[in-house]
Formats: sequence, structure tokens, C-alpha cells
Amino acid sequence: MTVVAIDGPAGSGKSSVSKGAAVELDYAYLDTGAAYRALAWFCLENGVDTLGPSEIIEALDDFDYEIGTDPEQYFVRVGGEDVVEAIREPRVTAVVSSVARVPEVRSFLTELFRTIIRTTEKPGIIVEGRDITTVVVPDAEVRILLTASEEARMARRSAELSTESAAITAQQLSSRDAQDSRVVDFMNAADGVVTVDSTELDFEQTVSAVVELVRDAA
Ligand SMILES: Nc1ncnc2c1ncn2[C@@H]1O[C@H](COP(=O)(O)OP(=O)(O)OP(=O)(O)O)[C@@H](O)[C@H]1O
Ligand SMILES: Nc1ccn([C@@H]2O[C@H](COP(=O)(O)O)[C@@H](O)[C@H]2O)c(=O)n1
Repeated sequence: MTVVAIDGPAGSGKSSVSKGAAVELDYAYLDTGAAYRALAWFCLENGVDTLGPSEIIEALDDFDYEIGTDPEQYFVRVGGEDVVEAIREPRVTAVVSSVARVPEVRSFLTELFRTIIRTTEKPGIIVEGRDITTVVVPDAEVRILLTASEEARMARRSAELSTESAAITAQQLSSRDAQDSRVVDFMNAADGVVTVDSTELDFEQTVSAVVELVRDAA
């Protein structure tokens, strides 16, 4: 089985490009950010203080999480409830970094990701996040840092949103990167990690660049 690990900052295209490449390769797709978001959502729903590590760690006992790895049948559920849209709400995005910085949360979710990767039935899996190339699967067959200039990432994110101003969007994106960067380094490629800079590429070109790297490694 081929494991493709992709890291990168917010808005660099990790989810959309990984999904597109997984469809083209007939691979599974694992969105690891969804788990951190789902835990943050679960904490908010249950009145857990997202700044209090011990409460968050306690919440893990009741965190009943499921994610689909078929890129064409993506789902995320907590306690059987569909949370695909809820976990993208700004209130969740605003607190996810505080939840993700708790070491016990990271090791709990890392084990969960490794189990999902191990039990994949497809010929390969694309796993994307912030610490996939360095912590979750540092021995992956293909390791990619997907980047784009902050300007390009902000423009892409702003184009998606009709209700939020570009300025607020830009601020959220860079402040989340700043917080996340204190926990894991996803701005610099580790040894053996190939950088794909999509600043000057369109979406299809970026998917093709990833697919080509995977085919070259096979
Ligand atoms: N090469 C590209 N050219 C133009 N738009 C792109 C490109 N790659 C991704 N996009 C668009 O940029 C937006 C952000 O992409 P995506 O949500 O996949 O990023 P992400 O890295 O997963 O972000 P986050 O970490 O915040 O979840 C999407 O609207 C996506 O379609
Ligand atoms: N491997 C990862 C993936 C994500 N995070 C944290 O989750 C947040 C949401 O991730 P998205 O990819 O959905 O934007 C992100 O801001 C990180 O705080 C992580 O720590 N490690």
C-alpha cells in the first residue's frame, strides 16, 4: 500500500487537492484536520473549556468519532451526528488551534490516524494535515509540503466566502497558522519532503503535480 503524506498551511489546498488526487489514483483520502475540528466542536457543544487541557483530555473519553476515507463519499460524524458543515463554522475554526496544541490530544488522534491508514483497503491513501510528513507517517512513500503564498491562499479563501470580509478572512488564516506553527513546523519541508508550490498553478495543475509525484514513486 502506498501512503502519501501532505502537509501545509491553512488554505494551501491540502483538502481539495488531496481529494482530487485520491479520486484520480483510486486511493483513499484522510483529512486529519477534520478530527481536530470535530473534537473542538464536541468541546463547544458540551461546554468544555477549550483553553483547559485537562477538561479537553477528559472529553476524549466520550469523543465518538467517525470519518469516511472514500474521497467521493466524504463524511464526518460525532456520536452518529453528521458534522461536516458544523466543523467548518468560524466558532470552531477560532478554537481548534487551542485544542490541537494539547499533547495528549495529538497522541490520541495520531494513533487513530495510524489505525485508519493501516486498515485501508484501497491500494493507497493520501493523508493531509500539518504533521503527517514528520510525525504521523514520517516513513510514507511520498511526502509533500503543499504551499502557496499567503496572498494566494487568502485570495482563494476569500473567493469561497460571501459573508465574511476578505480582511477578516485573511486575519483568521494567518493567526491560525501562527498558533499552529508553535506546535508543528508545516512551513518548511523536512528532509526528504518535496515542496509543491501552487502559487502560480491552478487547481488541476496542482492535482496533476501531486499525481505525478505519486506515479513517479510507484
Ligand atoms: N492550485 C489552486 N489554485 C486555485 N485554487 C485552489 C488551488 N488549490 C486549492 N484551491 C482552492 O483554495 C481553497 C482552499 O483549499 P483547501 O480548503 O483545499 O485548503 P486547505 O489547505 O485544506 O485549507 P485548511 O487547512 O484551512 O482546511 C479552495 O477553495 C480550493 O478549491
Ligand atoms: N495534522 C493536523 C491537522 C490539523 N491540525 C489542527 O487542526 C486545525 C484544522 O485543520 P484544517 O486542515 O481543517 O484547517 C489546524 O488549524 C490545526 O490546529 C493539526 O494540528 N494537525
